Amino acid sequence: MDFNPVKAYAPASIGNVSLGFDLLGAALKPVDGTPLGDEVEVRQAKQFSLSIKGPFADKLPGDPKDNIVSQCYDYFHQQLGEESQTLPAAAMTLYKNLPIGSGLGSSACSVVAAFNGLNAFYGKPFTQNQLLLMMGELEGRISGSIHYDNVAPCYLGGMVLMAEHADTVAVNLPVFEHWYWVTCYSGIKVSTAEARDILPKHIPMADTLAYGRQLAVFTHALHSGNETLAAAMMQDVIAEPYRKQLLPRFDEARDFVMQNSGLAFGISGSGPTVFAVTNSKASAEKINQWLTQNYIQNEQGFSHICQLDLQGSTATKVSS
Ligand SMILES: Nc1ncnc2c1ncn2[C@@H]1O[C@H](COP(=O)(O)OP(=O)(O)OP(=O)(O)O)[C@@H](O)[C@H]1O
Ligand SMILES: N[C@@H](CCO)C(=O)O
Repeated sequence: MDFNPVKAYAPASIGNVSLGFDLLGAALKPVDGTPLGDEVEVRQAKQFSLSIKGPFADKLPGDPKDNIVSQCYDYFHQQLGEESQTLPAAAMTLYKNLPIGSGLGSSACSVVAAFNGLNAFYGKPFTQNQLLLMMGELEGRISGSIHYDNVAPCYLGGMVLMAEHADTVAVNLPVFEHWYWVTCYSGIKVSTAEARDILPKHIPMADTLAYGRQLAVFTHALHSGNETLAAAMMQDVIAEPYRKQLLPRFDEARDFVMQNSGLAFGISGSGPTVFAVTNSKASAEKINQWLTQNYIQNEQGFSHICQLDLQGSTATKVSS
């Protein structure tokens, strides 16, 4: 039996979105149409192989076995159990378009594109929820703990709240589609595992109460369409106070954003990428220009005016 080749795309995402440490994430799409995400191609083959291409291919481990995409392939077949014996192997190609350790959910992009591509290639043996659990497991192997706030929005699209309940790993929230999310990667690398290590193991009572209030009120504000209330809740009391010391010019960037019609400003995932939210195109352009000139530190950095990617990961058949 022949299996059609498939190409999957998975978009960059903002983990935490400031107010929802490990529990909230959002998928991104630059307004100028630039693809900001990884792609994985899956083709029938006699035996498994992985080739790695794209601008950030040379920043990944030299041996493809150490690439998270190879581990996704092994895990996918393990989860298939005996059925795996009846299926052909696959040759996979990863197009690594996102920088590593950027805070844009780079490893999550590879994981989501790999699983979504494999599932489409093999005729969808797994449900959306089963795939999400598998994605969380593999993302956890890299970052040191299972958290879904990159893989879930990357796979499902839009703004996603983690439920982590039985057959509901994550739920989509309503969004303000007219919001702009200016997203700037400074070009330096911050390891997610290290950025988690610097956080305290216990959170003071006052911050715990603030975290719960903000997440609940933000969710209510999205459902009731109250933009001002939603934006007012976008404060990070858990990670930003500890992580911002890793990010040169962070406070200066926040001041500029908030003085130029910004609704919110924060760290994307574990950084160094930052994001600014605004509902004005003119403000988005001004902020984008400032961040490009002042927050980027080397030639690897970039800044994009984005909106939310409501589609999430796609998998389409390609010609053989
Ligand atoms: N396909 C892959 N994409 C990204 N990282 C990979 C991949 N395969 C293996 N790795 C390794 O996984 C680790 C990823 O580290 P880390 O979690 O800090 O980065 P990240 O996922 O890019 O972070 P972020 O979520 O902040 O974008 C690196 O050591 C990297 O070499
Ligand atoms: N929620 C995770 C996202 C990592 O990209 C963290 O902040 O550590």
